[in-house]
Amino acid sequence: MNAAVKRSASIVGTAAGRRSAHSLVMMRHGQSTWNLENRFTGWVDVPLTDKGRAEATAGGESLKEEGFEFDMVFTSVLTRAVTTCNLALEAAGQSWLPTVKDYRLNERHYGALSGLNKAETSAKHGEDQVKIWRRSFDVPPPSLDRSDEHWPGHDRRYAALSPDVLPLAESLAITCDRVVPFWESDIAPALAAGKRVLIVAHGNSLRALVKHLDGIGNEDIIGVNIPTGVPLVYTLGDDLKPLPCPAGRTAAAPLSGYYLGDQAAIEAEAARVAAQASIRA
Ligand SMILES: O=C(O)[C@@H](CO)OP(=O)(O)O
Repeated sequence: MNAAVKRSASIVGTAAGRRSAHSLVMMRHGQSTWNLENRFTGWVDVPLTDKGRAEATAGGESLKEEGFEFDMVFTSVLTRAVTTCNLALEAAGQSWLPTVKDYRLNERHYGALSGLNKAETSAKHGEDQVKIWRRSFDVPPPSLDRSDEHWPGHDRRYAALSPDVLPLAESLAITCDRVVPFWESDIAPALAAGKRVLIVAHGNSLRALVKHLDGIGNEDIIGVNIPTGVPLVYTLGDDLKPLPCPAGRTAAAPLSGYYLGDQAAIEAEAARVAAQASIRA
Protein backbone atom coordinates (compact mmCIF):
# COMPACT_ATOMS: atom_id res chain seq x y z
CA MET A 1 0.00 0.00 0.00
CA ASN A 2 1.17 3.51 -0.82
CA ALA A 3 2.69 5.22 2.23
CA ALA A 4 0.63 8.29 1.37
CA VAL A 5 -2.55 6.39 2.23
CA LYS A 6 -2.84 7.38 5.88
CA ARG A 7 -4.93 5.34 8.27
CA SER A 8 -7.24 7.41 10.37
CA ALA A 9 -10.28 7.47 12.56
CA SER A 10 -12.18 7.99 9.36
CA ILE A 11 -15.59 7.72 7.86
CA VAL A 12 -16.10 4.57 5.82
CA GLY A 13 -18.94 3.84 3.46
CA THR A 14 -21.13 0.79 4.07
CA ALA A 15 -24.24 -0.55 2.40
CA ALA A 16 -26.19 0.63 5.43
CA GLY A 17 -24.81 4.14 5.25
CA ARG A 18 -21.70 5.74 6.63
CA ARG A 19 -20.18 5.16 10.02
CA SER A 20 -16.96 6.03 11.75
CA ALA A 21 -14.15 3.52 12.06
CA HIS A 22 -11.51 3.49 14.76
CA SER A 23 -7.95 2.32 14.15
CA LEU A 24 -6.33 0.01 16.70
CA VAL A 25 -3.03 -1.83 16.25
CA MET A 26 -1.61 -4.25 18.81
CA MET A 27 1.88 -5.67 18.89
CA ARG A 28 3.50 -8.25 21.14
CA HIS A 29 7.06 -7.37 22.23
CA GLY A 30 9.98 -8.82 20.28
CA GLN A 31 11.86 -11.95 21.38
CA SER A 32 13.13 -11.66 24.97
CA THR A 33 16.12 -13.43 26.52
CA TRP A 34 13.73 -15.78 28.32
CA ASN A 35 11.74 -16.44 25.14
CA LEU A 36 15.06 -17.53 23.67
CA GLU A 37 15.83 -19.71 26.70
CA ASN A 38 12.23 -21.04 26.63
CA ARG A 39 11.51 -19.98 30.22
CA PHE A 40 8.17 -18.95 31.74
CA THR A 41 8.47 -15.20 32.16
CA GLY A 42 5.30 -13.43 33.26
CA TRP A 43 6.17 -10.32 35.30
CA VAL A 44 9.92 -11.07 35.45
CA ASP A 45 11.58 -8.09 33.77
CA VAL A 46 13.88 -9.57 31.14
CA PRO A 47 15.29 -7.58 28.17
CA LEU A 48 14.97 -8.16 24.44
CA THR A 49 17.52 -10.20 22.52
CA ASP A 50 19.16 -8.69 19.41
CA LYS A 51 16.61 -10.65 17.38
CA GLY A 52 13.81 -9.15 19.50
CA ARG A 53 15.15 -5.63 18.88
CA ALA A 54 15.26 -6.34 15.15
CA GLU A 55 11.67 -7.67 15.27
CA ALA A 56 10.51 -4.50 17.02
CA THR A 57 12.20 -2.31 14.41
CA ALA A 58 10.80 -4.41 11.56
CA GLY A 59 7.31 -4.10 13.08
CA GLY A 60 7.66 -0.30 13.15
CA GLU A 61 8.97 -0.27 9.58
CA SER A 62 6.00 -2.23 8.32
CA LEU A 63 3.65 0.19 10.10
CA LYS A 64 5.42 3.07 8.36
CA GLU A 65 5.37 1.33 4.98
CA GLU A 66 1.63 0.74 5.31
CA GLY A 67 0.98 4.36 6.24
CA PHE A 68 -0.16 3.86 9.85
CA GLU A 69 -0.19 6.97 11.99
CA PHE A 70 -1.09 6.99 15.68
CA ASP A 71 -2.17 9.59 18.21
CA MET A 72 -1.58 7.64 21.39
CA VAL A 73 0.31 4.57 22.57
CA PHE A 74 -0.23 2.21 25.49
CA THR A 75 2.31 -0.25 26.82
CA SER A 76 3.09 -2.20 29.99
CA VAL A 77 5.70 -1.39 32.65
CA LEU A 78 7.91 -4.31 31.59
CA THR A 79 11.17 -3.47 29.81
CA ARG A 80 10.66 -5.86 26.88
CA ALA A 81 7.40 -4.12 25.92
CA VAL A 82 8.69 -0.58 26.57
CA THR A 83 11.83 -1.21 24.49
CA THR A 84 9.76 -2.75 21.69
CA CYS A 85 7.47 0.25 21.79
CA ASN A 86 10.39 2.70 21.58
CA LEU A 87 12.10 0.84 18.73
CA ALA A 88 8.89 0.39 16.74
CA LEU A 89 7.91 4.04 17.15
CA GLU A 90 11.38 5.18 16.15
CA ALA A 91 11.25 3.02 13.01
CA ALA A 92 7.77 4.37 12.27
CA GLY A 93 9.00 7.97 12.71
CA GLN A 94 6.58 8.58 15.60
CA SER A 95 8.79 8.49 18.71
CA TRP A 96 7.20 11.71 19.94
CA LEU A 97 3.78 10.17 20.57
CA PRO A 98 2.26 10.34 24.07
CA THR A 99 2.74 6.93 25.64
CA VAL A 100 0.95 5.56 28.70
CA LYS A 101 2.70 2.77 30.64
CA ASP A 102 0.44 0.76 32.88
CA TYR A 103 0.96 -2.49 34.81
CA ARG A 104 -2.49 -3.66 33.73
CA LEU A 105 -1.02 -4.44 30.30
CA ASN A 106 1.73 -6.59 31.86
CA GLU A 107 2.11 -10.24 30.88
CA ARG A 108 0.01 -12.62 32.97
CA HIS A 109 1.90 -13.57 36.13
CA TYR A 110 3.26 -17.12 35.89
CA GLY A 111 3.45 -17.65 39.66
CA ALA A 112 5.75 -20.43 40.80
CA LEU A 113 6.48 -21.38 37.18
CA SER A 114 8.33 -18.06 36.64
CA GLY A 115 11.87 -18.78 35.45
CA LEU A 116 11.34 -22.50 34.77
CA ASN A 117 12.12 -23.98 31.36
CA LYS A 118 8.85 -24.86 29.56
CA ALA A 119 10.02 -28.14 28.01
CA GLU A 120 11.57 -29.30 31.31
CA THR A 121 8.34 -28.41 33.12
CA SER A 122 6.44 -30.58 30.61
CA ALA A 123 8.89 -33.43 31.13
CA LYS A 124 8.24 -33.18 34.89
CA HIS A 125 4.47 -32.54 35.01
CA GLY A 126 3.31 -33.77 31.57
CA GLU A 127 2.48 -31.79 28.44
CA ASP A 128 -1.27 -31.87 29.18
CA GLN A 129 -0.83 -30.24 32.59
CA VAL A 130 1.51 -27.59 31.19
CA LYS A 131 -0.93 -26.83 28.36
CA ILE A 132 -3.62 -26.28 31.00
CA TRP A 133 -1.32 -23.91 32.89
CA ARG A 134 -0.31 -22.09 29.68
CA ARG A 135 -3.52 -21.88 27.76
CA SER A 136 -6.63 -22.82 29.75
CA PHE A 137 -8.89 -19.88 30.50
CA ASP A 138 -9.32 -20.19 34.21
CA VAL A 139 -6.74 -22.56 35.72
CA PRO A 140 -3.92 -20.48 37.27
CA PRO A 141 -0.38 -21.84 37.51
CA PRO A 142 0.86 -22.73 41.01
CA SER A 143 1.14 -19.65 43.26
CA LEU A 144 4.17 -17.97 44.73
CA ASP A 145 4.16 -16.67 48.22
CA ARG A 146 5.05 -13.09 49.08
CA SER A 147 8.57 -13.98 50.20
CA ASP A 148 9.45 -15.16 46.67
CA GLU A 149 11.80 -12.88 44.69
CA HIS A 150 9.28 -12.94 41.79
CA TRP A 151 6.44 -11.44 43.84
CA PRO A 152 6.01 -7.90 42.43
CA GLY A 153 5.76 -6.40 45.93
CA HIS A 154 9.58 -6.44 46.01
CA ASP A 155 9.80 -4.25 42.90
CA ARG A 156 9.58 -0.48 43.38
CA ARG A 157 7.73 0.10 40.08
CA TYR A 158 4.64 -1.30 41.84
CA ALA A 159 5.16 0.64 45.08
CA ALA A 160 2.10 2.85 44.53
CA LEU A 161 -0.20 -0.18 44.27
CA SER A 162 -1.89 -1.95 47.12
CA PRO A 163 -0.17 -5.31 47.78
CA ASP A 164 -3.62 -6.89 47.38
CA VAL A 165 -3.64 -6.19 43.62
CA LEU A 166 -0.17 -7.67 43.12
CA PRO A 167 -0.58 -11.22 41.87
CA LEU A 168 0.86 -14.45 43.24
CA ALA A 169 -0.16 -16.19 39.97
CA GLU A 170 -2.67 -15.38 37.22
CA SER A 171 -4.86 -17.43 34.91
CA LEU A 172 -6.01 -15.80 31.68
CA ALA A 173 -9.34 -15.12 33.44
CA ILE A 174 -7.54 -13.17 36.19
CA THR A 175 -5.51 -11.35 33.54
CA CYS A 176 -8.77 -10.37 31.79
CA ASP A 177 -9.97 -8.94 35.11
CA ARG A 178 -7.25 -6.26 34.95
CA VAL A 179 -6.83 -5.84 31.16
CA VAL A 180 -10.52 -5.34 30.34
CA PRO A 181 -11.12 -2.66 33.04
CA PHE A 182 -8.03 -0.81 31.71
CA TRP A 183 -9.46 -1.10 28.19
CA GLU A 184 -12.76 0.34 29.43
CA SER A 185 -11.27 3.14 31.54
CA ASP A 186 -8.36 4.31 29.37
CA ILE A 187 -8.04 2.78 25.90
CA ALA A 188 -11.68 2.72 24.75
CA PRO A 189 -12.23 6.40 25.72
CA ALA A 190 -9.13 7.40 23.70
CA LEU A 191 -10.47 5.52 20.67
CA ALA A 192 -13.95 6.97 21.16
CA ALA A 193 -12.37 10.45 21.16
CA GLY A 194 -10.99 9.70 17.68
CA LYS A 195 -7.43 8.81 18.66
CA ARG A 196 -5.63 6.17 16.61
CA VAL A 197 -4.15 3.78 19.15
CA LEU A 198 -1.13 1.47 19.25
CA ILE A 199 -0.86 -1.05 22.10
CA VAL A 200 2.49 -2.79 22.68
CA ALA A 201 2.07 -5.58 25.21
CA HIS A 202 2.49 -9.32 25.80
CA GLY A 203 1.31 -12.69 24.49
CA ASN A 204 -1.27 -13.24 27.21
CA SER A 205 -2.34 -9.67 27.98
CA LEU A 206 -3.09 -9.35 24.25
CA ARG A 207 -4.91 -12.72 24.28
CA ALA A 208 -7.07 -11.24 27.06
CA LEU A 209 -7.78 -8.17 24.96
CA VAL A 210 -8.63 -9.96 21.71
CA LYS A 211 -10.80 -12.41 23.66
CA HIS A 212 -12.78 -9.45 24.93
CA LEU A 213 -12.92 -7.58 21.61
CA ASP A 214 -13.84 -10.57 19.44
CA GLY A 215 -15.99 -12.30 22.06
CA ILE A 216 -13.88 -15.46 21.77
CA GLY A 217 -15.14 -18.34 23.94
CA ASN A 218 -13.16 -19.90 26.78
CA GLU A 219 -12.42 -23.01 24.69
CA ASP A 220 -11.51 -21.21 21.47
CA ILE A 221 -9.03 -18.87 23.16
CA ILE A 222 -6.87 -21.93 23.99
CA GLY A 223 -5.83 -22.09 20.32
CA VAL A 224 -4.85 -18.41 20.03
CA ASN A 225 -1.08 -17.80 20.05
CA ILE A 226 0.39 -14.39 19.25
CA PRO A 227 3.78 -14.12 17.50
CA THR A 228 6.44 -11.63 18.67
CA GLY A 229 6.91 -8.24 17.03
CA VAL A 230 4.16 -8.43 14.39
CA PRO A 231 1.53 -5.66 14.13
CA LEU A 232 -2.05 -6.96 14.50
CA VAL A 233 -4.51 -4.54 12.92
CA TYR A 234 -8.13 -3.99 13.97
CA THR A 235 -10.71 -1.58 12.69
CA LEU A 236 -13.47 -0.91 15.20
CA GLY A 237 -16.94 0.46 14.65
CA ASP A 238 -18.63 3.21 16.61
CA ASP A 239 -19.48 0.74 19.35
CA LEU A 240 -15.73 -0.14 19.48
CA LYS A 241 -16.51 -3.69 18.35
CA PRO A 242 -14.33 -5.09 15.56
CA LEU A 243 -15.47 -4.54 11.98
CA PRO A 244 -14.91 -7.42 9.56
CA CYS A 245 -11.40 -7.79 8.19
CA PRO A 246 -11.05 -5.62 5.06
CA ALA A 247 -11.06 -7.20 1.60
CA GLY A 248 -7.59 -8.23 0.48
CA ARG A 249 -6.46 -9.01 4.05
CA THR A 250 -6.63 -12.33 5.86
CA ALA A 251 -8.09 -12.31 9.36
CA ALA A 252 -6.11 -14.34 11.90
CA ALA A 253 -9.24 -16.39 12.77
CA PRO A 254 -10.81 -16.55 15.31
CA LEU A 255 -9.58 -12.95 15.54
CA SER A 256 -11.08 -10.39 13.21
CA GLY A 257 -7.78 -8.52 13.12
CA TYR A 258 -5.07 -9.25 10.55
CA TYR A 259 -1.30 -9.40 10.87
CA LEU A 260 0.98 -7.25 8.72
CA GLY A 261 3.61 -9.30 6.89
CA ASP A 262 4.21 -12.70 5.37
CA GLN A 263 1.13 -14.69 6.41
CA ALA A 264 2.74 -18.15 6.12
CA ALA A 265 5.73 -17.07 8.24
CA ILE A 266 3.40 -15.52 10.84
CA GLU A 267 1.28 -18.69 11.04
CA ALA A 268 4.42 -20.79 11.43
CA GLU A 269 5.62 -18.50 14.23
CA ALA A 270 2.25 -18.73 16.05
CA ALA A 271 2.45 -22.55 15.76
CA ARG A 272 5.98 -22.41 17.19
CA VAL A 273 4.73 -20.40 20.19
CA ALA A 274 1.98 -22.99 20.72
CA ALA A 275 4.54 -25.81 20.72
CA GLN A 276 7.07 -24.15 23.05
CA ALA A 277 6.29 -26.42 25.97
CA SER A 278 6.57 -29.60 23.94
CA ILE A 279 9.03 -32.01 25.60
CA ARG A 280 10.97 -31.93 22.34
CA ALA A 281 11.15 -28.09 22.27
O1 LIG B 1 6.40 -16.95 29.53
C1 LIG B 1 5.52 -16.09 29.33
O2 LIG B 1 5.38 -15.09 30.05
C2 LIG B 1 4.59 -16.26 28.16
C3 LIG B 1 4.98 -15.42 26.99
O3 LIG B 1 6.32 -15.55 26.64
O4 LIG B 1 4.66 -17.60 27.78
P1 LIG B 1 3.47 -18.51 27.23
O5 LIG B 1 3.43 -18.30 25.73
O6 LIG B 1 3.95 -19.89 27.60
O7 LIG B 1 2.20 -18.15 27.91
